[in-house]
Amino acid sequence: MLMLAIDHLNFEYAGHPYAGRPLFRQFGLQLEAGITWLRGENGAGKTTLMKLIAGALLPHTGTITVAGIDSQQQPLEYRRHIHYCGGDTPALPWLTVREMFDLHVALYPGADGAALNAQLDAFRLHGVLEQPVTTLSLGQHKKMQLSLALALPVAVLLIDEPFNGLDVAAVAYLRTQLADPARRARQCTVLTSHLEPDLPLAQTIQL
Ligand SMILES: Nc1ncnc2c1ncn2[C@@H]1O[C@H](COP(=O)(O)OP(=O)(O)OP(=O)(O)O)[C@@H](O)[C@H]1O
Repeated sequence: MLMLAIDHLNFEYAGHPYAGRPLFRQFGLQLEAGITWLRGENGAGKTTLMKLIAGALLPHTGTITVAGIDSQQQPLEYRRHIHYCGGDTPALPWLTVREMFDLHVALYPGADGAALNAQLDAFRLHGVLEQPVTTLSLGQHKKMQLSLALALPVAVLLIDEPFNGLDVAAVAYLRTQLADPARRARQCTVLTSHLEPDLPLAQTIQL
């Protein structure tokens, strides 16, 4: 089943014509359930494409739909079906980890506190729940983001460099979670990585 469709996407950052051409010109992509590896050299546009799909950046022209919902015509409904796990500072940096989790469970229909708790256990995050998110170490921050990413019931999950900054145990756990056949059947997971991910891939996209 088609889960994500991009048609005739045009995008460039204001004032940044890339050698006279936009970063994305008449770009198209169709993704089904399973894992997609988005690859390309530094600066190729991987993070930009993820942010466009996430609704964090707006296409100049073109359409992006998830489960048939258009990102620009139904922006709020669209965002409920998608989650972007990137390296940015959180929008509300004063929140504690627990408040960040509560906020996301409230935002996403069908989000399950028990599923999130299971991720917290697996990533051993209970000790940092009352800390402001800005006080977390790099790896703890990544684990907080991944707990949300793995627990939220979204159709499309976008993860920028999923394995960066994680300890060995967390890498092994994340690999099992992403490779889970039930997840691959119900979710379209797009991840960037400079190294070939040791995961069952449905598709590889080269930018
Ligand atoms: N906010 C911005 N304003 C202007 N240019 C930007 C902005 N963000 C990114 N760019 C430029 O857009 C291009 C694509 O950046 P992007 O971060 O999407 O690349 P990437 O493929 O994710 O790279 P990397 O592998 O280094 O993470 C780069 O040339 C970058 O300099």
